[in-house]
Amino acid sequence: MAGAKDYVNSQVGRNREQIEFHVREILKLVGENVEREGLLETPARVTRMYEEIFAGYEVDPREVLGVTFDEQHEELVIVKDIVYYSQCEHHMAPFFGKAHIGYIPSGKIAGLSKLARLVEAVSRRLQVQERITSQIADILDEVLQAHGVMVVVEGEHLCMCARGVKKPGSKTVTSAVRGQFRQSSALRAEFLGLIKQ
Ligand SMILES: Nc1nc2c(ncn2[C@@H]2O[C@H](COP(=O)(O)OP(=O)(O)OP(=O)(O)O)[C@@H](O)[C@H]2O)c(=O)[nH]1
Ligand SMILES: [Zn+2]
Repeated sequence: MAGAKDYVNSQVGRNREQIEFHVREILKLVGENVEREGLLETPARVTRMYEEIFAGYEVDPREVLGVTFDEQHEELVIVKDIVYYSQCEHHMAPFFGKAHIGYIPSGKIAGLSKLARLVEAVSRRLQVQERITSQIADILDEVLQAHGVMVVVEGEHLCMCARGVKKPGSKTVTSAVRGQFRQSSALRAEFLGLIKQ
């Protein structure tokens, strides 16, 4: 059984007692018996889960790209199929999928893992898919001063599958382009071709 020691020094960890209290209250309000065995640990489990799925609040996404390298590779760099999990800010329901990032460096390259860390930092919080997409593009553009950035994010939203309009399998695709990608349809086509391979 997990205890307070499992928490890191996060907003959720610091507020764990209050979060557990409110989860327990919600369970009561939806008609559950919070004393039954299966639910005894649920408020603590939910709180620990929140610490993971809201871990992005602990990170400044710009700082994730703090380490860069000087390199004269002024050609397309792509990291694709970066899996992300996020929470829709309208329903607090999960949405998840893959992010594909491409950029053309202008003398500064990012460590490849830092691109995945950037995706984690912006997705592990309450979000909409459009904002995840544009935040990744804007932060890369700003920190790397790249010649161009293109980001495509694919997502499946449980708020559209499990409830509401109930359309499981529907996919949302969002894109953001900055710099040279705005001007060049050939560059956009190259990026799209490479992420489909
Ligand atoms: N644009 C956008 N919309 C989202 C995202 N995640 C969820 N939504 C939508 O947010 C909208 C919220 O609409 P509301 O009418 O306020 O809420 P609702 O009555 O629960 O809507 P329904 O889902 O249609 O039942 C819904 O259309 C969701 O599909 C997202 O990442 N981007
Ligand atoms: Zn939703």
